[in-house]
Amino acid sequence: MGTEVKATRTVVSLRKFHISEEYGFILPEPLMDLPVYYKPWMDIGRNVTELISSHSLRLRIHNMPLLTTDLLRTHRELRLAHLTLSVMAMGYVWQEGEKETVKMLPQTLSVPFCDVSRRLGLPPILIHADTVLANWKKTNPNGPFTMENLELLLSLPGGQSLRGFFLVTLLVELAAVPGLKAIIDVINGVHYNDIERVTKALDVICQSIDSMKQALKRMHEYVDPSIFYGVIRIFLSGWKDNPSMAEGLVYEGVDDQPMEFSGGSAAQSSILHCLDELLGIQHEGNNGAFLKRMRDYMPPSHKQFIQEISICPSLRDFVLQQADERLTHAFDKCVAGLVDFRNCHINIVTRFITIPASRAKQLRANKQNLMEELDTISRAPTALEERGTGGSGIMTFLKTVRNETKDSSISVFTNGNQEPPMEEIEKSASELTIE
Ligand code: HEM
Repeated sequence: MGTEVKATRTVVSLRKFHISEEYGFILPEPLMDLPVYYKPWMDIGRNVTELISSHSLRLRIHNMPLLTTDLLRTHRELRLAHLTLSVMAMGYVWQEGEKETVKMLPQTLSVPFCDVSRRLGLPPILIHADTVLANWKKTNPNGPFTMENLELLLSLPGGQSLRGFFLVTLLVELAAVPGLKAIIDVINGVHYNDIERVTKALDVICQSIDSMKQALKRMHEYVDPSIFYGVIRIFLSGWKDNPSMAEGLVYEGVDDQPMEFSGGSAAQSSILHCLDELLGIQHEGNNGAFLKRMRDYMPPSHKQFIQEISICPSLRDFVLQQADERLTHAFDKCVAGLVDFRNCHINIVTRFITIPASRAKQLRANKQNLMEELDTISRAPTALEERGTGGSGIMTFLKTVRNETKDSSISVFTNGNQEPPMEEIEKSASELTIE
């Protein structure tokens, strides 16, 4: 069989899993509006931030008509409906902060929200696929996919920092697209025993992981840690493993029993799950269970794609069997790149959560809350000091996941960790004092 034939035949394709060649997991050109019948939703959804700050969102949702979801026909309509209903739900629950939460979501919201969620195969809570993947538009439709030319469709409190948080995450997803396409090449290359093809595809994946890391670092430029910690975070948090909503939430008119769902987290982004499965990186115990559970918060076809990668013949075994120097090097560079990405992410979490949490604790202890920035931090929910919005116990979880990534390396690759050692960062965070 000639190599040309080998190069064009594929055993797995992106299209089958509703993944775009241009945008990857990002929803291409999300709709900006729903049919006019849904104006009551859109009017509230577009003003959630203002309604929260005037403490009137709950009332508006109570007075909203109960609409049927029958007039929502297309996938993109359903995605915009899910995004709109989810920002309303987060605003409704957290409008008064962590102390005055609610036990029940009113049926004007819960019934259509559960309906739309069931049709999409998604949970009835705000997820990464809403706020990041389906929440963007280009200001100039013919312009580039850049921070300057992107806007959110719907927002939550947090102003420019919230915009930055969602859009930078969107850029990480975009940076992953070449890598995502190369995953297909790797799978096909392994299938046809084509070392050259697999090596080249791994090089592309490695570059793509590096671009994802560069995009991730832009979080520092666009997001203010005290706004993220003190204002934004609560609106992303859910009602599972969250002490301020220990009993979960009743969805009125759907079920009398409370339901529990994790909040929005980029742990629900499919790309890292794909890379882990491809590179044979295994996450054990509670961490593995948490990450697996996060797959239930992804669009079903994206979850199926991850599943498909996991049942393909093992790339790691292929690399070991071939014992080819360039191939092994390309594989290990991908693993090291992923360790780098995770280190960079841990640094971000330290700056955006660990350090502000430590400041907030000190503030409460010293009862100092005069300065505006510190005041913002001290309003942050105490229940989330040690936990991520997805509900995980943050640092132990992230470090274990990072270490498990390292374990997949074939020839212990030492150049991967170029970020400052974590212990140093954490020490400086814990030593912070309020001036
Ligand atoms: C200010 C920015 C960010 C913060 C504070 C942050 C925080 C966190 C936290 C606390 C977790 C633990 C899980 C949970 O309970 O939610 C987590 C997990 C995770 N985050 Fe982020 N995150 C940020 C940005 C991002 C971005 C842009 C990505 C890229 C897609 C990302 C990807 C992940 C992944 C994949 C996990 C699962 C753990 C892993 O696979 O390493 N995060 N994040």
